[in-house]
Amino acid sequence: MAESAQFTEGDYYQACFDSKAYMKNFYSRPEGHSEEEGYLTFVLGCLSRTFSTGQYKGQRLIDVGSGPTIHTVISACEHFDELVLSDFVDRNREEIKKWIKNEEGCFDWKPLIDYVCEMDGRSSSDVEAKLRQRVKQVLKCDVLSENPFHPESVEPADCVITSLCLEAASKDLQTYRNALRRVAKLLRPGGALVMLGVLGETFYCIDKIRFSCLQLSKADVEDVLRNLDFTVQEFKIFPAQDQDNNRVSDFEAIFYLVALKSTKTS
Ligand SMILES: C[S@@+](CC[C@H](N)C(=O)[O-])C[C@H]1O[C@@H](n2cnc3c(N)ncnc32)[C@H](O)[C@@H]1O
Repeated sequence: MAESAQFTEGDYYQACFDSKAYMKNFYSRPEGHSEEEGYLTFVLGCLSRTFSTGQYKGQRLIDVGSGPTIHTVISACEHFDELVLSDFVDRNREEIKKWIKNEEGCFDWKPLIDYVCEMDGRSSSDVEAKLRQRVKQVLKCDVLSENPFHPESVEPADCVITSLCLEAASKDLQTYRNALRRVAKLLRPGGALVMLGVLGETFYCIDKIRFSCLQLSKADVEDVLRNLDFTVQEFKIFPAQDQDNNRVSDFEAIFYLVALKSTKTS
């Protein structure tokens, strides 16, 4: 694989990541992007099933690399008092804050919230209010830095979610290992990691702007988790439905996993 000097990193994200176009293209409807049919309903369904068990709950949940999005915490928000969202790009964090304050021009998450609430058997207006009330912080985050939330520090969380971030941030497998090790440190011993990612992907696009992605296999992800002493509870794979007609990315499959941090590590 071309492990390139041109892998798109922080400065490129800060300059080129179009938050509004990203939400419009990928999150306007529960089905997601028309060229990635089925991906988003798979993800929302997995999150709904995981959190509706009631097994994963606690004081604090951290989402690492949220982008401008809140969809990963719709099902979870019922079960945690405090949600911390985060991203590298200033504009992304501003979009989330705008939505929390319900400011004019903020993105409309209602179609996705309605869809999830239908699955979860909850009222969408209650969930929307709860989400806005429970997101307590939207932090600058850099998974390539030893303390990702520097200069802030956050108490260890009961659950950490990360979606499509680590493979976008990591130019090679060693960088990915280190990033996941830092994410693991944000969890309390015994806490749950919920991770969504792509297998075999080398790029994704927002409109015409291209972003790099570390090409991962299922074995790579399992190996990194094993070395960090996680116990994988579930590992689901959703294969790309129509790879030949997908011009916005080249993923072979999406994965969704839940893994528990060892109770013996800190
Ligand atoms: C493909 S988007 C995923 C956004 C969202 N989590 C989702 O599931 O749609 C990748 C995100 O990773 C963020 N990112 C890239 N490099 C990062 C880094 N070093 N630390 C933290 N986030 C980073 C980008 O700003 C972007 O929001």
